[in-house]
Amino acid sequence: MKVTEVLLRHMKMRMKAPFTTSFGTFQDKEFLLLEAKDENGLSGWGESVAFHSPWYNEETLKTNWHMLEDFIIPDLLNKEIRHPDEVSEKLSYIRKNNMAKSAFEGAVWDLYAKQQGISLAKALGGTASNIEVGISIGIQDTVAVLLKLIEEHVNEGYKRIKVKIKPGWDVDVMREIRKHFPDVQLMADANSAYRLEDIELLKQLDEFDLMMIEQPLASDDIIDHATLQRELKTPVCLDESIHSYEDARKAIELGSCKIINIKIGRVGGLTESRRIHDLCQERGIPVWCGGMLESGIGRAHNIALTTLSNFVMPGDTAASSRYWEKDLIKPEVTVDNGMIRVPEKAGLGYEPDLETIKQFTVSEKSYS
Ligand SMILES: O=C(O)CCC(=O)C1=CC=C[C@@H](O)[C@@H]1C(=O)O
Ligand SMILES: [Mg+2]
Repeated sequence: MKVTEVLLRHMKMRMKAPFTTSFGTFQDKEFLLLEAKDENGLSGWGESVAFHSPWYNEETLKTNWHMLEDFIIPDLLNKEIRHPDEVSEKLSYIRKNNMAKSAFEGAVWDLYAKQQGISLAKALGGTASNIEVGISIGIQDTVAVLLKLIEEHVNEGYKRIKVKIKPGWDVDVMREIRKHFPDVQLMADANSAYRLEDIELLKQLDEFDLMMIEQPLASDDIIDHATLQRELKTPVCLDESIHSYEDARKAIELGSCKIINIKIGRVGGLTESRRIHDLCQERGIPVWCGGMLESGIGRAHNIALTTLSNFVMPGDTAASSRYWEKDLIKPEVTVDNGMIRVPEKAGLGYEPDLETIKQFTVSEKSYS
């Protein structure tokens, strides 16, 4: 196949509520959409999950635009691509910049699946027809507000609750949650807010029977996490530390975690996500799909990936309506009793809603 035109769109969408983590709060989500067209006018869609500011990792919307415009698009436009797996191979000379690579690669995967007339899930080798999902709740002003939100989401049927923690908003908060929701599948995400010296505090979390603690220590660490995992009963899950198959292999060999959160953008695309998935399956490490507050396009990619057989824990991919007044796809992603039905139509299985996309487009540029 050949991509003969690429459309890059800078999007800005307001979330229904601000999202707060250990590193800050935001409500306006700015991101890139990438549409890749082939010679027959078919379009594949990808989303860059890089945020406006470099607080989750070093990538931003602008660095992604630069990488795409100056390297990735010129490298791949009008070139023969035999299979989407070739995209990451061809881009492997570019160090990191995984979210930028992933935006292009995701669009090529969607295009490929459409050309084959099969769903993206099937193109990836996924088999599940329904996937279990959980919800991720940011840091709130008060514990009472948090408890109320948890109650709402438990009543909606979400299969697990993830809450963000940071120093000063951790052990006491988890204790309160457990008191009110003794049986809910519960986990905490620290987004690297702690250091190994906090080990005694982190050990106190063992008391709450958490499914896992996500990324407690530095975003570039796998050594201290191994030390911590040896001391904790609670499984450690790595998010920010894993950018590739090789990172995953090393973390598993060191014993740095017992679970891995796979985010497609963070690891450079669906091909690398599947390689990490397969490795984890071989090594007995369960995985789940992390969210980046995506629009429907990125959400659809997450859903397809989650159909692979070692995605045995509920992911972060909640319903469109949890984030947006109006999402960019038709139909929107809906969650029924904590489950998403995987679409069977070709490609992503959701139609990009061009009118709504236009409404939230700040600027766009075409490359051909
Ligand atoms: O609902 C989602 O899409 C997941 C939200 C979420 O937990 C995260 C989004 C973005 C950055 C992080 O704070 C984070 C995570 O670390 O998993
Ligand atoms: Mg995380």
